[in-house]
Amino acid sequence: MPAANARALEKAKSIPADALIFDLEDAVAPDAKDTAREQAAAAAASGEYGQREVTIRCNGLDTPWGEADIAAAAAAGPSAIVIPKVSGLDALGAVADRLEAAGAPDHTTIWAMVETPQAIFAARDIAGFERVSVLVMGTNDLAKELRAELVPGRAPLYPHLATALLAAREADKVILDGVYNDVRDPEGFEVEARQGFEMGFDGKTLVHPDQVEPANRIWAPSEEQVEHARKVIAAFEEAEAKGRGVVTVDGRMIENLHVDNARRTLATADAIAALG
Ligand SMILES: CC(C)(COP(=O)(O)OP(=O)(O)OC[C@H]1O[C@@H](n2cnc3c(N)ncnc32)[C@H](O)[C@@H]1OP(=O)(O)O)[C@@H](O)C(=O)NCCC(=O)NCCSC(=O)C[C@H](O)C(=O)O
Ligand SMILES: [Mg+2]
Repeated sequence: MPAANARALEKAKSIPADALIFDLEDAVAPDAKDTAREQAAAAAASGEYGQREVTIRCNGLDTPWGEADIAAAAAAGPSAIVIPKVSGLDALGAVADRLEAAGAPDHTTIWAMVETPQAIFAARDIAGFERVSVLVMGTNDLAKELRAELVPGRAPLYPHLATALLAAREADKVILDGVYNDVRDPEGFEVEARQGFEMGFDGKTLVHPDQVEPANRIWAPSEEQVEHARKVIAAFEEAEAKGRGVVTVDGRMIENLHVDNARRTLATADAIAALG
């Protein structure tokens, strides 16, 4: 949400999102950058956002605002600072140096936006950078850079989404899908969010409160999925006790890798339940 928008910062305290990004970059006009920085830092330091992870998206270090943004964000100590248009290791090193120099707490990680051709080619380096905890797809900028169209199904972006996913999984990092711009098109949002879920993204970045409920629903395991996961684990454990490594549940083959998936489903459901 634009950090210049005090109403949105207030409203975020009651939005059931897992994480919040207070934006200082593209959603904030040049004249409002200073106000946005002050409001974002105050909000991040306020402790008023409950269990939501609070992050601040800073302007790049190649802009007139980047240095001041990172210094203010580091002092506020959010969960992460989000860095737009990351090009590779040099850019991340420069940000990490500033965070250290400003005395940012260790818990403040970097969320790296993957939204340029350079970032796609450097995806493995970016995902492997120690302080990076999350990759965030910037599909608007990526489409702009590629001169691609943002079309239903996202065929022009699909290979690049998949490349970034591979890099995130190799490095065991979280990766979030890009935003859906048409805030008055719930059906289109649902289709795109489901595509991101099926591809393996860990979540989706959102631009409007109305997008939160469908995203939470799509990423949360359903009751049937939780029930099935329990069944898979129980059946496999029973089979293992009899010295077997494979079993069928509802006619489908189950091996230990499926049990890993089932355990992840239960862990996700437990984590959601713990949010209350
Ligand atoms: C897209 C919007 C400009 C639409 O605004 P608006 O028409 O005013 O929305 P509504 O009237 O439907 O709003 C209803 C209420 O919800 C609040 N609201 C709206 N959006 C947000 C939000 N993002 N966070 C919190 N609260 C929000 C309104 O204040 C209304 O509240 P109330 O007064 O109680 O009725 C607007 O939604 C918006 O600005 N969205 C975020 C834009 C943004 O942050 N852009 C940057 C991120 S996108 C990105 O990063 C792209 C990436 O880099 C890439 O390259 O792809
Ligand atoms: Mg962008």
